[in-house]
Amino acid sequence: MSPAHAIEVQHLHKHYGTTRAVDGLSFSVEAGEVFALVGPNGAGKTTVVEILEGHRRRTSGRVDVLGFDPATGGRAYREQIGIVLQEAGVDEDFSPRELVRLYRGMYPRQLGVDEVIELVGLADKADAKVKTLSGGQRRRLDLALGLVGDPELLFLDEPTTGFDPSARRRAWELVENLRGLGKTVLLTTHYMDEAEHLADRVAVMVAGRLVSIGTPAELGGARRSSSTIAFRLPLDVVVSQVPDLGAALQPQGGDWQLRTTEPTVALERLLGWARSAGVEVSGLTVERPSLEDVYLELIEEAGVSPVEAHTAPVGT
Ligand SMILES: Nc1ncnc2c1ncn2[C@@H]1O[C@H](COP(=O)(O)OP(=O)(O)OP(=O)(O)O)[C@@H](O)[C@H]1O
Repeated sequence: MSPAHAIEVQHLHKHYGTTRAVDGLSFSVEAGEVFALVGPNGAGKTTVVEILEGHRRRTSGRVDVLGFDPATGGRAYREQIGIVLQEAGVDEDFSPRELVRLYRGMYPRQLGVDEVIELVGLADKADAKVKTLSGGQRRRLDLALGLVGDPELLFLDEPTTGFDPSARRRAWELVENLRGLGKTVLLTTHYMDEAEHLADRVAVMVAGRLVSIGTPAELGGARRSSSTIAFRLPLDVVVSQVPDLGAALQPQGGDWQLRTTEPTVALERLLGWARSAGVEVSGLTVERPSLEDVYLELIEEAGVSPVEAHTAPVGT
């Protein structure tokens, strides 16, 4: 019997003294869903994930993961989940094949050693000592160790931090493969393009609370964030000649740019004016807000400056 939700969290609190690291969090994750938890440093993501993994005790609230309370689920629970930490810390004198075999012995349900090594793209390093692997190859080994027990639910903590672009793409393909296998994935990441690419839904956490949750498109749509319109005009055109496009214009030489929540209106006015005035508009582009734009807007509203967002802890 599988539970309706893979993860269900209700009114979760975790306090460290006067610090409310998690401050009344409620959300659920469907079975088979890839779910991303994002937020600035110190938002409480690790605390939530560790409570879900059964590695940290909650102060209060209800948590159900795969039908278990992680705090009391013990070994039976841990056998159902896979955990991929940022730094797993394995014995460097072993090879990936040896380590995968070793970890595999701890689980009742298992994937094949070669199958896992193949899945993470480590076949050509399977027998090399871990100390000779690159950073990206080590992360793939971490992933292999999280997968070998054939978990229903996989926790991925910043899975591509420090990866080069092609390794990132491969890691993304791997997560997509896991989705194809029907696994549930809870992912934390600081890369909004990663959340946008991989996640069915994204939860944005700031200072222990959820400030938004939804599909990447829903987060963008709900915000009415600004699109950016860019175009080129002949060098002799000055601002006073251009009609009101409903937003401030920022010309730089012949390059013009504006940000607006009503791109259609601005485009109609711009092109209508250009046609009647006989002015050539070239290099026209309209960019919708990325998840990163929406994220920065959300956390700024929640009181974190965009500069702090990636680098400094949130005050309590
Ligand atoms: N063991 C602890 N004792 C006291 N305070 C803690 C402890 N662990 C975390 N905190 C505090 O709880 C808050 C949330 O921390 P947490 O590590 O969960 O954030 P995070 O969102 O994972 O951050 P990051 O993106 O930097 O990993 C922070 O204010 C942190 O200082």
